[in-house]
Order: sequence, then C-alpha cells, then structure tokens
Amino acid sequence: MADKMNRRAFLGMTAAGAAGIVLGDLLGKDQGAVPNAAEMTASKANAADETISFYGTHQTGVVTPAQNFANVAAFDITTENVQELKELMQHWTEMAATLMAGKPLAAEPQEGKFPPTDTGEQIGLDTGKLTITFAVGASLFEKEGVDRFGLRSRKPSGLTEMPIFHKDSLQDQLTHGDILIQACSDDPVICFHAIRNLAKAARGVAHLRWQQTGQLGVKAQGTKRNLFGFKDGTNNPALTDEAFMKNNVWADSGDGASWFAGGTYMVVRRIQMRIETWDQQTYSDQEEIIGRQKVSGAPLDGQKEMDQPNFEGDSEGKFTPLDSHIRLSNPRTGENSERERILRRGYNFMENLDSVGRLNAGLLFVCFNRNIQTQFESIQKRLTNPKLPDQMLAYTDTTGGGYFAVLPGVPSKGSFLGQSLFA
Ligand SMILES: C=CC1=C(C)c2cc3[nH]c(cc4nc(cc5[nH]c(cc1n2)c(C)c5CCC(=O)O)C(CCC(=O)O)=C4C)c(C)c3C=C
Ligand SMILES: [Fe+2]
Repeated sequence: MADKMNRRAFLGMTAAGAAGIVLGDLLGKDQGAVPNAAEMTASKANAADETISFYGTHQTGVVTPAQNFANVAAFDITTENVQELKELMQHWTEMAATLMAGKPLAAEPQEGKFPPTDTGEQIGLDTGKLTITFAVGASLFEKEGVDRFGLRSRKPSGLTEMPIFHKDSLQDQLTHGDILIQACSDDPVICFHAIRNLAKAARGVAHLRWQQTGQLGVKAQGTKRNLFGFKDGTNNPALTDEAFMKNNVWADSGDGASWFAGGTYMVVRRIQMRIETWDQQTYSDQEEIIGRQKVSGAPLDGQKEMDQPNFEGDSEGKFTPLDSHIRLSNPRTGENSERERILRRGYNFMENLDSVGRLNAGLLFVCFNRNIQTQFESIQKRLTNPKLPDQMLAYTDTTGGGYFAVLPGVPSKGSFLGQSLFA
C-alpha cells in the first residue's frame, strides 16, 4: 500500500509540475491569505492566486469585490437532531477555511474502502479569491409551526419567508431553503467544487434544494453590465465605505437577535429576463425603462456615469420617467433615501432554453441589508406598486430566491459558523 501511495503522490507532483505549480500549493501551503473581506480593498484583490482568509468579524462575500463567478446553493436540513446540525456547521466551518486557503480537503490521497474526501477537480487551480458565505432561512427556526431544533426563539425578528410580490412567478423548487451557501471565485470550477464538496459532506443531514450559477464579464473595464446591456452597480455604495456598511449592512446586537451581531440579511431573487421582448425595444425606450444612458451609464439628464440625476428639477419625469427603474428604486426624496440604500451584489445567469423555447437567462439579484423590511422591501414595494409599477416589470419574471440571515463571521480557528446561534 505504501508503494501505491508514493506512486500516487509522485503522479500528483508530476501533474502539479506540468501545471506550473509546486506540490506545496496542492498540499496545503497558504498562498498568502489576505485579511477577511471587511478589510479587503479592490486593489488588494488583483493577483490571480491570492486567497482570502475565512476568519474575521464578518463573513466574506458581502463587501468582497465581486469575483467573476458565483454558485448559490440552498439546502434543506433532513435531520431532526440539533446536535447533527451543529456538527454539520462545525464540519462546514473547517471545510470552508480549508477551501478558501486553497488546500485540499484531505492532506493525502486515501486508500481503502472509502470514496475520496476531496473530489479533486480543483487540483492545480488557483482559488480565484474564493469566498464561501453561509446564511440561514426562516424555516431553520420554524417550519409548518414546528420548532424543529429548539431555535424558534432565536430567529432574527426581520427574517421571514420571502413573500410573493406583485407579478412574482416563484417556483417551489427554486425558492427558500433552510441554509444558503454562496461560493464566489474568479474560476467557475472552484465555485462548483466548493458547493459539490460541501453538499457531499452533508449527506444524511442536509440535501441540495436548489442551485444557481452566475457570472460577470471577465475582463470588463469599470462597472459590469447586465443582460439588458446596461451598466449595473453604478450607484451602489463603495465597498470601502465603512460608515455605510455599519449603518446599512451589518447587523448589530439590536437588529433582530443579539447572536446575529456581525451578520446581515441577504435577499436573493432569481429574475428571468424576457430577453427576446427586450431586444425588440428601441434604444431610447430601453434607456427610458432603466432611466440611464445605455453606453455611458450616465443619468438621462447627465453626461458622465457618476453624475447624479436631478429628479427635483424634473418633477414630471420629462428627462427621467417617473416609472423608470432607477427613479422608483431611489427617488432621492427625503431622509428615507439614505436609510433605504442596500448593497447589491448580483450575477448574470445564462442557461439552456426554458420550457417554451425562450432564452433562460437573467439576473441573480443578490443584496445585503441590515433591515429587510425598511430597506429591500421598501424599494421592492415601490417597484411592484400596481398603481405605478417599474416599467422593467414587463420584461422580467421572478422565479425563485429567498430571504436569508448571513451568519456572523468566525473570528478564529476553533470557533465555528453559527456558534453564537447554538450557544
Ligand atoms: C428591489 C431591488 C431591486 C431589484 C429587484 C432590481 C432588479 C434589477 N435591476 C436591474 C438593473 C439596474 N438596476 C439599477 C439600479 C438599481 N436597482 C436597484 C434595486 C433593484 N433592482 C437600486 C436600489 C438601484 C440603484 C438606484 C439608484 O440609486 O440610482 C441600474 C442602474 C445602474 C446602477 O446604479 O446600478 C440598472 C441597470 C435589473 C436588470 C434588474 C432585474 C432583472
Ligand atoms: Fe436594479
């Protein structure tokens, strides 16, 4: 057996050499982890082989500059035993720290009767700044009136099941879930590998409910574009704006549950776009629907992308229609405007044709906020108000998603995800 293992290790080394990396990278050498996302700046996130540390006050994947690819996966917990759930969180904690560090899940190839611990498709690849973010849904705390794990009293008060908004076409197999994991990386194989191995390790305790991949333009200059062809993210808050994150994103001990301090609420909406219909609209109609210029991203009454529109001086909507997407999303009136602001971190998705032969493509809308009701829902209710709906609603179908509470960060090795929840 020893001979066989040595031969395998040797083959691994040869393959690694061919890929231009050393075996240390495969077997656990830390590739220069940078601090956790909260301290991470866009400039630090450039080197392809950089890894992001799993540990910190907050989880990564929220204020981390968006990597090019994402896999978002929702799980249902199948056990009724809270100890098994806790052990899964402990196991996932170790796995996530290992995966983000670019290390294999098992230090050596294993022999014997067991399948390999690590499925292996990531061997030789950089982590692509992998982040793995864990969140919990309202159904973990209570499902069909049952306090499944004795956690009902610990549910953050703002965490509900995502309601059905006007014109939603939610499909059960794409919606909700007890636990959500978001894996983001500059390499799609790395995202897949993370979700696949986390799901594999959960067998018997949790199973995949739904999964959605997403991507952004890989080498885009500046703000990335959505599949309507518009820059998406222009008026998003700067990731380095710590005051904004403190006020509008990170929960503190008064935000729904004391254990939740350092977490944030995550809203996911799988929004299929009616691409074929959109593509029949004129250039200026498209701009009026969004409320921005298509190529530059500038407001309709402005010149440059970062110019602010003047809605006050355009009360009738001659420049920016009253039912355009940006005007309803952020009317820029009163003190609520700043309080409502959310951090958006969405991805485009492009799949096969849907059941009636249309392109099955759209936006995996993801946002983070400290209070779903006064931030996301406040915006969403304006966009879906039947009296003056967002014009864009005629070109989208929301088919899935959910509301989730992103767990506080894991401060250091030895602690685990959700420790304060189970305490
Ligand atoms: C409820 C929240 C939002 C949903 C759902 C949503 C869906 C959605 N958005 C676009 C495209 C764009 N959105 C833009 C701006 C924007 N969108 C929201 C909120 C939701 N969008 C906000 C709060 C804002 C910012 C408004 C502002 O402060 O000016 C833009 C403009 C560029 C930008 O600032 O990002 C585009 C384009 C699509 C395609 C979509 C669903 C498919
Ligand atoms: Fe939007």
